[in-house]
Amino acid sequence: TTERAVTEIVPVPVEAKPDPGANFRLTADSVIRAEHQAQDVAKYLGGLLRPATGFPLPVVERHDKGKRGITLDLGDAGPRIGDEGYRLTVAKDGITLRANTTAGLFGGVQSLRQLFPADINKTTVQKRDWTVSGGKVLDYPRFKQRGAMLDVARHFFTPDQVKRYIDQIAQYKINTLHLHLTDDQGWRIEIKSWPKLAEIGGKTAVGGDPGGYYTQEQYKDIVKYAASRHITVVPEVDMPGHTNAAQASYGELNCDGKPVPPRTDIEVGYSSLCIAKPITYKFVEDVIRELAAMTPGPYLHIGGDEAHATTPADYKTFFDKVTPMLATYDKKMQGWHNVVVTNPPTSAIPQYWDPKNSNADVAAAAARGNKILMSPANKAYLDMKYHKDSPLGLHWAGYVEVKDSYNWDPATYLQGVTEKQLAGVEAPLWSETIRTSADIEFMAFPRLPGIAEIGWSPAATHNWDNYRTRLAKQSPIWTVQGINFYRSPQVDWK
Ligand SMILES: CC1=[NH+][C@H]2[C@@H](O1)O[C@H](CO)[C@@H](O)[C@@H]2O
Repeated sequence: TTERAVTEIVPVPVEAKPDPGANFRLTADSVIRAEHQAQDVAKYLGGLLRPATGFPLPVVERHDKGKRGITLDLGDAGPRIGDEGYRLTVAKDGITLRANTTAGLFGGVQSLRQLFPADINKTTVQKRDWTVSGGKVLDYPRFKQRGAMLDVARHFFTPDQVKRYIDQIAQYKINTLHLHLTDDQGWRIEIKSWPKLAEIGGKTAVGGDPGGYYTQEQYKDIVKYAASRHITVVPEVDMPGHTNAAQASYGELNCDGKPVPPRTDIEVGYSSLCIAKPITYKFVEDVIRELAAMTPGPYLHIGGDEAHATTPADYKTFFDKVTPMLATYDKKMQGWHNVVVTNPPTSAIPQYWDPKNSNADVAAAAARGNKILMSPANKAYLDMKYHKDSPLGLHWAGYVEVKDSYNWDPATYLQGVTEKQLAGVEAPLWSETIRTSADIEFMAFPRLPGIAEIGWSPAATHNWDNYRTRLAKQSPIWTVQGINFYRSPQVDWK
């Protein structure tokens, strides 16, 4: 038998029919067959399979009917498949993956790689059989937006650490990476018209840990890498609160004209841009203009959370001036759900984070046509401790074990917000207590795959007993990949 059958893929597919009699053996003379537009996915697939097999796995033209192997077909996958779905057939005489887009092919490759033994993830040649589980899969996502957020402000993570996380979340068909670039404790993105933001605002981190920031070149490289994994970056500059790093960098951004001291503690809600000063809006527009210019994705996230040091009237004044700036630079707005009081355009996506499951303002925004992105802290926050003795994380929203994080439905979580009014789901990882890739992995695995399944798989498939068995079978992959996952007692790990 094989390690994982087509019915055991995470996220679980819409339709999967195993056929053990149809297992496929990849061999030294297997090829990857792809038409021109699918070459990038074919090369990516080859890159995944060559190290552990040692097979050449040449990428050949579509019409080259010669040798057996893996065929990637683009187009004619049918309307059900949409623009992210795929059809996968593993048979004795070959593997065929068909999708309407390269994003669909890429998602199908993530499913296919789970049908290989976990050893396929090794980086040195393994002398063994490479048998792929036989069967048929038809699959497509429930929600359009399936995200992971990384807070690079409280603690800074290098481009390589971000790319490692990108590769890990791509395995579970996550298609959005929200980078929380600025906060009280750090400004992490170079803005050429305001150089001290990164130079001074990027100096430190929570607890006095080393700071850092992305040059515009490094940021563009991260965006490009994410795009190669079919992941869109949504950058966040959090305003008008959570702005101490900016206000420590430029005195003129403070109402009294004096820079504030840098902050390395983890308090929230004490900072606010100076709403009355015109220079505040020059600053905001310069930041939005430069960020928009290096962000190909359609959204910029403007924050808007915990503006306790901004009066409600000033909060509205701020957004009245700033929201139109996004449209000026051809971007749509994302913001923490607090922004709904400013009546943003219906193209704006409020991100729900409060652990309460009723919020009339958010339901009203949904009724006006805003699509809500669901990140309730007591379900989707990956920085919540698993239990009271967890070494990392916070617990203001409670303790969130693997089952808590899986057992909820975004379509029924918030009163007055139904499935059609959702943009999707996102799992934020705030980094007050997170410093290394191992820390990221301990909090994100195994909960991130659960959020990814909630975002991708049909609601009807949602079942903890079934999921926990499939989750257990993912762990050999994580072990080979060196992912430092939390061995929750709720799962019988393999
Ligand atoms: C949207 C939001 N604002 C707060 C809140 O979530 O909790 C996070 C920690 O869980 C914290 O880091 C963040 O600044």
